[in-house]
Amino acid sequence: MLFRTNVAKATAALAPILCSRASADDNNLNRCKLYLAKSTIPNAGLGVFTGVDLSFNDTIGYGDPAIPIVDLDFHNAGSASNEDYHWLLDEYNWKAIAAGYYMDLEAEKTSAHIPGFGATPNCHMRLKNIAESVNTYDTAGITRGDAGIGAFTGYHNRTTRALKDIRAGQELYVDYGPAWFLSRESYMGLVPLAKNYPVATKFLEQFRSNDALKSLMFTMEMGKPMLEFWDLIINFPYKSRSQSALPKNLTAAIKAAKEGIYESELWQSTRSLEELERSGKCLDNIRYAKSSIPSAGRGAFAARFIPGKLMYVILAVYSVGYFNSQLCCFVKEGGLVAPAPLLHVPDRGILKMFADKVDPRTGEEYRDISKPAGQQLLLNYCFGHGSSSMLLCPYGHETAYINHDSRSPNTKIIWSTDAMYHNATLLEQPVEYFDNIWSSVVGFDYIALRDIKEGEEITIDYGSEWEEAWNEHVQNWVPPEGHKQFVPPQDLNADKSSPLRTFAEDKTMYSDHIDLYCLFSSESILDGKDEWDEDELDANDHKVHRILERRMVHEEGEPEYYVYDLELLVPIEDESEKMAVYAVKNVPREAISFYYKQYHSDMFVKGAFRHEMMIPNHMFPRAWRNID
Ligand SMILES: C[S@@+](CC[C@H](N)C(=O)[O-])C[C@H]1O[C@@H](n2cnc3c(N)ncnc32)[C@H](O)[C@@H]1O
Repeated sequence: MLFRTNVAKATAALAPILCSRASADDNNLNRCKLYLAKSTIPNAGLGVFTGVDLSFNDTIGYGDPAIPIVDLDFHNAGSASNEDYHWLLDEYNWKAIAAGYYMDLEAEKTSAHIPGFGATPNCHMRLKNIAESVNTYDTAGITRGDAGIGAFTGYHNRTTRALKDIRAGQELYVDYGPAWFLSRESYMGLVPLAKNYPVATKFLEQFRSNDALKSLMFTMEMGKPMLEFWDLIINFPYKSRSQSALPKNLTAAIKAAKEGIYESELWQSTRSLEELERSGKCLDNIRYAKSSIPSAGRGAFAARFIPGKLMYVILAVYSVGYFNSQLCCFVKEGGLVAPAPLLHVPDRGILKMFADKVDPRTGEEYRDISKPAGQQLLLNYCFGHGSSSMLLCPYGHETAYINHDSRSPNTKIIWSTDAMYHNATLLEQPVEYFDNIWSSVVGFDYIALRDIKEGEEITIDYGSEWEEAWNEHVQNWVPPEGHKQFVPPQDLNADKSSPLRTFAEDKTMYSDHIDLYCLFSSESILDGKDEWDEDELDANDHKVHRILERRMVHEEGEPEYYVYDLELLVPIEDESEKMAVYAVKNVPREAISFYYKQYHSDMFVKGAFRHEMMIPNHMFPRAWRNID
């Protein structure tokens, strides 16, 4: 009797757990479409795989942010590429121009940290099957009067599309461009470039057409002599990129000889869905949108139900005498919200920024290191700890969007248990050890603290230190002068119907923060052309010096529109710093865009909030505590 009552009680206690598992399963019918798993390229670490069939031009994932990093060499008085300071992000970052929306205008020298598709997929020149678009820019409705301005990146919505039909299970590859591999030959070896594949194909064709070899190949397929022969070819001491493009083993070589290198490589770059389910990590559980938290900008939201703590229950009921019965249950951590490989920055001082001053006595420019003038925006996207110089910057898909909530967070970070992107032994090494590591070696998992419904905002607790700093920032926030009248360039760009002000009407040409640009080709300038025509829409931008005139155009049966006479600033050949003024007539509004002047975008707003997210004390390694 007692036994039965206890079982009944235990079952009642379990009911909510079992129910939540059942509903989790129901919702999980909406299954993962994108995985992080071991790359099929030998020694390439992690790779990204599609969990569903994709058609040409399908969108993959939900769009990446881009975080500008400005004048890093200047602020560190050295060169990252010469390894004057340890900057692992160089291996993963993009030139600002690739981020789009004129990020290269942000500063003298800008690069872009693009977590997600900007950092996780590998490159395969032959099998490249995805490409990223460029970012758009806006501040999710946060204005210059808001304490949140400049504390998050405005660059977002960098979407990834399929370049061809892609089968479920295939690894996704982007094109880093040949320069990336050529400059890394010393440690990456001879990675094949696009032009090496036709050479390798030709070699295989000849191989196949040679009767003796053909019969050897097809009769002895896996036989020892053939294995040794292929080994000899692959390991031939005269190395070349074309040799590297050849199949690495005999099975693949036979397949390539029969079906072509492309098909054989495609086959080798595919993992089964069962394997991805078992050993991969789902990348598309979260997607970004405007945050529900005031001043926070954008946030990450659950794209599907994510279960909380998973409980594997073993009911062991036994009795000793009359009263002893026991329920044992094994609790597993919450469901995975997202994996996040980390980029280590052993010296956080690298993110400090210093003013560029001019010595009044000598007239020479110098870097004022008496005190930092600010910190890179990237700091807000990295994790740290008060007693360490180490920063860790995640590059998972959409994880950069996860905001802070200390009262009721639904997610937390843990050190990943997956050796694929987390080498736990490195938590015992001192910070200096990381100075010589040039790839991502540690990683977090973001895991659910409770069941998370589809559409719920994902939050973690950034720590009390962060929260105190944020509250203090909000209390002391003084909005920049003129913020109420300030119209940001993206709003000016969106409004194509209002007439633009001429120089006579507005001597500031909109504001001290904004520059105007006009599409007009350099060839037209060299030809001395002074009338704008539609072909110029495909041309490059030139800075507008002044808008001289505005005229309304009436064309029969068409809506009225304005055209403008402009002065453009064009570089003088062989005089890099100097510009000439060049006049162009009849420019339509669609050819004119507004962008922030250098060092005037939102992230440069004076006093913009900067603070890293904090790694909880209990998980921060003792060996990394190098600051008192
Ligand atoms: C890792 S980013 C999170 C994504 C960011 N919201 C965005 O739009 O890109 C961290 C920054 O988000 C903002 N943020 C996060 N949680 C916040 C909160 N609870 N209140 C205000 N701002 C928050 C702060 O600017 C913080 O430095």
